[in-house]
Amino acid sequence: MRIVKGVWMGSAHLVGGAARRVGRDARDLDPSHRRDGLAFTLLGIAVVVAAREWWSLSGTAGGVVHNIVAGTFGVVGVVVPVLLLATSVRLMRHPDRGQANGRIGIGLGAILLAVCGLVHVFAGTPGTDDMDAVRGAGGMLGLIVGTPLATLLTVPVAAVLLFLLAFFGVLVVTATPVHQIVPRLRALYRRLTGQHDEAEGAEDDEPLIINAGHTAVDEPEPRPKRLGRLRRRRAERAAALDEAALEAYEADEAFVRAAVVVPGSEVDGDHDDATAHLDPARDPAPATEPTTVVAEATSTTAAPTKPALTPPVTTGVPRGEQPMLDGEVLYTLPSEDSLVKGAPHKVRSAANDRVVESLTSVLEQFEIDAKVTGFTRGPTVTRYEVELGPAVKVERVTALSKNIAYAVASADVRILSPIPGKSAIGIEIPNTDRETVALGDVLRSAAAKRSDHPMVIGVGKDVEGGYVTANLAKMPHLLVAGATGAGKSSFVNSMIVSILMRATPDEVRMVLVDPKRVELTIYEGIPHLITPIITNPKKAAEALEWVVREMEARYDDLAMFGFKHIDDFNAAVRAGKVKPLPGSERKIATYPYLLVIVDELADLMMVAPRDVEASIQRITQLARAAGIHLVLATQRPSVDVVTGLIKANVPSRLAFATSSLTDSRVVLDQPGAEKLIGQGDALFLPMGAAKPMRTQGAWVAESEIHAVVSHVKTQLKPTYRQDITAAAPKKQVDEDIGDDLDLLLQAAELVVTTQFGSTSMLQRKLRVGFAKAGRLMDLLESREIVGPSEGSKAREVLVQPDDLPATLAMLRGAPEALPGDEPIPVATDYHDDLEDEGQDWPGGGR
Ligand SMILES: Nc1ncnc2c1ncn2[C@@H]1O[C@H](COP(=O)(O)OP(=O)(O)OP(=O)(O)O)[C@@H](O)[C@H]1O
Repeated sequence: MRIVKGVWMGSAHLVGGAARRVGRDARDLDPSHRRDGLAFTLLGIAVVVAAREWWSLSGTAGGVVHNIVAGTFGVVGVVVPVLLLATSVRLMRHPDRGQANGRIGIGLGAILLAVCGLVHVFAGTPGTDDMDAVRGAGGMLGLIVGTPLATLLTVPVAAVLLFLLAFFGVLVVTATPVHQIVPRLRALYRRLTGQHDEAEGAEDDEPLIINAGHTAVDEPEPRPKRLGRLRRRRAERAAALDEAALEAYEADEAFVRAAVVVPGSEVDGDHDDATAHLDPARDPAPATEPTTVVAEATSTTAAPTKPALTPPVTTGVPRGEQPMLDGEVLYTLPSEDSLVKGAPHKVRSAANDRVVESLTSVLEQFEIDAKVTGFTRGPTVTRYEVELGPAVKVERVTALSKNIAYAVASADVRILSPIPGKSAIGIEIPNTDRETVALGDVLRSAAAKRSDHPMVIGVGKDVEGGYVTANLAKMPHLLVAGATGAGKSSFVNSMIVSILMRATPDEVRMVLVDPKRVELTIYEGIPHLITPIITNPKKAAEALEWVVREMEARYDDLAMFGFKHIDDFNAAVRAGKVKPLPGSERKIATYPYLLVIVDELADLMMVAPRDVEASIQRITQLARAAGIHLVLATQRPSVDVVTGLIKANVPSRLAFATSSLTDSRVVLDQPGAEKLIGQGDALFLPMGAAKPMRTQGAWVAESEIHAVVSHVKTQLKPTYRQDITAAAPKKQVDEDIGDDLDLLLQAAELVVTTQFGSTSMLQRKLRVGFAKAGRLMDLLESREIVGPSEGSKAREVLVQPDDLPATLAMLRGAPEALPGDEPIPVATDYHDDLEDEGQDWPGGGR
C-alpha cells in the first residue's frame, strides 16, 4: 500500500510540478511574445474562417465554424477573416501600442455592429424563428442591434442611426476628431495628387539616422529609398500625437521646450523628421494662409481663415477671443511664408564620427574605462555622451578637458557632468559643419504652435535639435548679454519679428530703445510701436519713467475694477463684463501687452544711472501684473551696467558669448558663457530653470524682416503717444543741485543706508574730491538729510532707511513722492489719453 501510495504521490508531484512550471513560464514570457501569441491565434482563426467562408473547405468542423461565423455576423462574416488578418498584422507590428490598438478595436467593433445592423434591417428584419434568414442577413449581431431600432423607430430612422454609428467607428479607427475631417481630407487629397511626395522627395537625400544620443552610434542606416514612406507615416502619427499634445497643453507653462525624444516612447517631439520623430512644423504641406483678424462684427469681409493642416493654432490666436481693432480695420498677420524654411537638420555627419573616434582614442590612451555611448547633434554643437565603467571617477574624464580639446582641435569644449537627468557625462564640442536655425522653422514648429500667446517668441534650437520658444510674458523680464558679434542684435531681431508674426498691435505694443541708432531702424513705422524708436539715451531714460507712470495707471485701473492681472481685466472686457463707472464717458478697452526693448543698456546707464536703475527696478518689481515686460540687452555685462539691483529684478537671462568669465558670472551667476562660440550660440536661463540651456539662436535675414515689416506697415499706421519722451510732468530739479543730481542721489543713499554722515566716506565711495564731497554734504544738510557739521565727528543722519525712496524722489524733484503729499496723480486712462490728444486709430477706432 505504501509503495502504491508513494508511486502515486511521486507521479502526482511530478505532473503537478510540470504543470506549475509550464504555467509559470508562460507568465514569465516577454509581453511581446505573449502578444505575438495572440496575433498568431487570430491569424489561425482567420485562416480557418477564410477556408470555410471563402473557399468552402469544410472538414468535420466546417459546419460549426459556419454556424458560429454566419450565425453571429450573417453575410458580413465574409469580411471577418480580413478583419482578423488586419488585427493580427497590427498586433505583430505594433505590440507596444496598447492604447491605439484598443482604439482601433473599438472603432472596428462599432463599424461591424453598424454594418450587421444595416444588413439586417435592409433584409427585412428576420426573426429568430427563421435562423437561415438571420444567417443570410446580419446574423445575431444584426438582429440584436437592428430589430429593436427598426421596431421602435422604423427602418429609415434605424438606418440613419446605424450609418451614424458606422461613421463614428471610422472616425475612431482613424483617430480623427470631427473638426479635423476637412483638413485631413485635404491632406489626403494632397498626398494622393502627389504634392506631398514632391516635397518629401527633396528631403530624401538625408539618410535616416536614429537619434544617436539614445542609441548606439553605429546604428545601421536604413536605405534612403524607404524614407518617403517612413516620413509619411511619422507625419500621420505626429499629426495625431500633436493634437493630443495640444489638447493637453496648459497655457500657463513658463516656457515651452521641445521634449527630448526617447525611442519607443510616443512623445511629441519637435525634432527634425530625420530624427526619431517628425516635427509637424516641417510638414511640407503648403503654408497656411494669413490668419485674419476681423474688425468687430461690423466687418463684412472675409471670415477668419483656418490653416490647412494644423489644428486650432496658427500664426495667430483664437480669433474668437481677440481684442479686435476697432472700426473697419482688417488686420492680417503676416503669412508664415514670409519667413524662409531652413535646411533640414542633420542628426549625424562625418564630422561627428571623426569626433567620436578622437574621443574614444583619448579615453583609450589614458586607459579610462569609459565609452562614448552616443551623441545628440544640435545646430552648433554636438553633445557626446560618455558613460563610465564601474568605479571610475568622474574627475578622470573631466580632468581631460584640455586633452579632449587638443584631440578634437577645438578650444571651446564644454563638459557637463552629469547631463541633467542622465547617468552620463556630456561633452559639448562645436560642429565643424554648423547649421543656421531659421526663425521661420522655429515659429512653425509644434512648440511655437502649441501656444497661441501673443508674447511667445522663437528663440532657437537646443543641443538636441529641439525647437526652443519662450513666452516673454512669463519671463517676465529678460536680460540679454554678449560680446560684440555674439548674436545679440540677431536675437532682438528674431524677437521683434516673432511678435510681428504672431501678435496684432492690439495685443502687443512696443517701446524700442536703440541708442546705437542702427540696429532697429528697420522697424520704424510699424503699428506695434507706441512711440518712435528712441535713439537718444536721455529720452530713453524719460521713456522708462513714462513706462513707470503707465504701469501705475494700469495698476490703478486694475484696482478700481477689482482685477489682479491685466489678463483677467482683458478677458472681462472682452466678455463685456467691465462697465465704466457711473457718470464716466470712458470707453473701456483691453490693454495691450507692453514690451520695452532696450538694445544697449550701457548707453542708458552712462547718462542717468540712478534714474534708469530706479525706473528699471520699479518696472521689474511690479510690471508683470500690468502686462509690461522689459528686455534689456547689453554688450557690456559689467557690474556698473548690470547692477546688483537690475540683476535681482530681471530673473531670466540669455547669455551669448561673453569676453570673460567675469561677464558670464554677471549674466548667469555662473561660468559658461565665455566658452560659447559666438554667432547665436547662447546659454538660456529662463526664470525658475536650475541650469542654463545651450541654445543656438534663430536667424532671420534682413530680406525676411523687410517682408514682414512692410506687410504690417501697409496695413496700419502707428499711433504714437506724445507724452512718452516728454519730460515727466512737475519734475523740477533744484537749481543748486544742478548737474550733481546723480552724485547727490548716490550720496544720499550711501549716507542713509549706512546711517553714517561722513564726508570722507563720500570721498572714498564716490571717488570725488574733498570739495565735491563737502558740497554734497552741504546739499544733504540743506535738505535735512543730515544734521549740521560736528567738527571731526560724523554728522547725524536725520532720515531713516525706510524713508529713503521718498527722500530720493524729493531730491529728483518729484513732488508726488513727498511724504504726506497728495496721492500720486496718474494719467487718466491709456486710451482716453489717445482720444484726448485727438488721435484716432485708422479706421475711426480709438
Ligand atoms: N543666430 C545666428 N545664426 C547665425 N549667425 C548669426 C546668428 N547671430 C549672429 N550671427 C552672425 O554673427 C554676426 C553678428 O551678430 P550680431 O550683429 O547679432 O551681433 P551682436 O552681438 O549684436 O553685435 P553688436 O553688439 O556689435 O551689435 C551676424 O552678422 C551674423 O553673421
